[in-house]
Amino acid sequence: MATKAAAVAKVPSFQWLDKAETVDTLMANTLADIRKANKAGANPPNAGLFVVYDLPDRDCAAAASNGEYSIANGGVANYKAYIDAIRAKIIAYSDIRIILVVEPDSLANLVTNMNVAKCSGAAAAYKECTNYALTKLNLPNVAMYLDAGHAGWLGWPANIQPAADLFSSVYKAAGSPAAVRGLATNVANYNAWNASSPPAYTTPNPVYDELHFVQSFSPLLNAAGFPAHFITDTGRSGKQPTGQTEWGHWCNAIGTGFGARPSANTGLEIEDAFVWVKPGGECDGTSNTSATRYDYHCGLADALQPAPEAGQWFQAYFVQLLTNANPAF
Ligand SMILES: O=[N+]([O-])c1ccc(O[C@@H]2O[C@H](CO)[C@@H](O[C@@H]3O[C@H](CO)[C@@H](O[C@@H]4O[C@H](CO)[C@@H](O)[C@H](O)[C@H]4O)[C@H](O)[C@H]3O)[C@H](O)[C@H]2O)cc1
Ligand SMILES: [Mg+2]
Repeated sequence: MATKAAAVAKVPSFQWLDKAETVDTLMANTLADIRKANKAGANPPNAGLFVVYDLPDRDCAAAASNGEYSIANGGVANYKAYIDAIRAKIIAYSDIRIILVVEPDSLANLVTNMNVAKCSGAAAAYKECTNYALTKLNLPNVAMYLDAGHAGWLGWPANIQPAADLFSSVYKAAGSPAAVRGLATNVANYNAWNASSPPAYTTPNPVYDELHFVQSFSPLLNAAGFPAHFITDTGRSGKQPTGQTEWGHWCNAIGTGFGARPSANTGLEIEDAFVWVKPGGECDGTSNTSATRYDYHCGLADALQPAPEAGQWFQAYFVQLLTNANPAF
């Protein structure tokens, strides 16, 4: 198991800039390491993989991943300073290709959760901050993918057109930035790329995996002026069906495994790559009911427990993913 675990460490996954302080630590250190490796002849050259994830009133429909900034307390200005810091790093490392996933869950929540007060209250700030990110990070060595939830979220017939409308309007409002390559799907979720048959919990959604999602989503986005390509998180999709009792149970789902390794060989022109965005083994949220950020989804029967705070290392979950890995390590 130890050698298998070590093998997992060699699989590239995204680093989450989930606090402003990570720009001068995690991001700076990684970019310095990449430059050193590339100067030493790494071929192909290494690239930087980061998640921009610090919106004020973050994770508005849940509790587990609430962030450091609040709209009521200068959060929009703080967020812009965070983006400025990321921009400066990217310019300082203009020799390195950088892939960014922008703000998991945020716009998806504006499609389906405007009935949640915290989400409707955050909508204007989310759009202002996202516009700032897309315009300021529109740099020649960057490819950005806006987070677009997953098949079980925006893929429902009732959601997919409103989603296409929102994402296209955000893209065009930012001036259709050249660095915005498209959308990231299934981030921190568990859906198959190409399920052999629809898992029971996906019924009656005809869009039951990420392949159906991107193929349904693409023409709607093109028609609305957003020629999006896609990347899909396969970091936790290796075991299908998962142990989820309901599709919407997103927290530390049992019965999951590491999935398809990152690759640009997807077999579909609009699908740029399979990627590991959520690092398997990093927790989705605490199961401690007395914690400030406790979310009931992390206490459900199909959520592995006990679980630490979101983003913390969750060893038992890592072992579950490794045991169920497909392809196996
Ligand atoms: O039978 N029907 O015909 C029918 C029609 C429509 C139905 O309604 C749909 O039901 C879906 C659930 O099946 C809902 O999808 C869930 O929405 C949640 C947010 O509200 C997401 O949670 C986020 O997940 C992120 C990680 O992915 C976390 O990082 C984040 O913290 C966390 O908040 C879940 O993934 C996602 O699965 C849809 O909104 C809803 O519109 C349902 C049935
Ligand atoms: Mg989350």
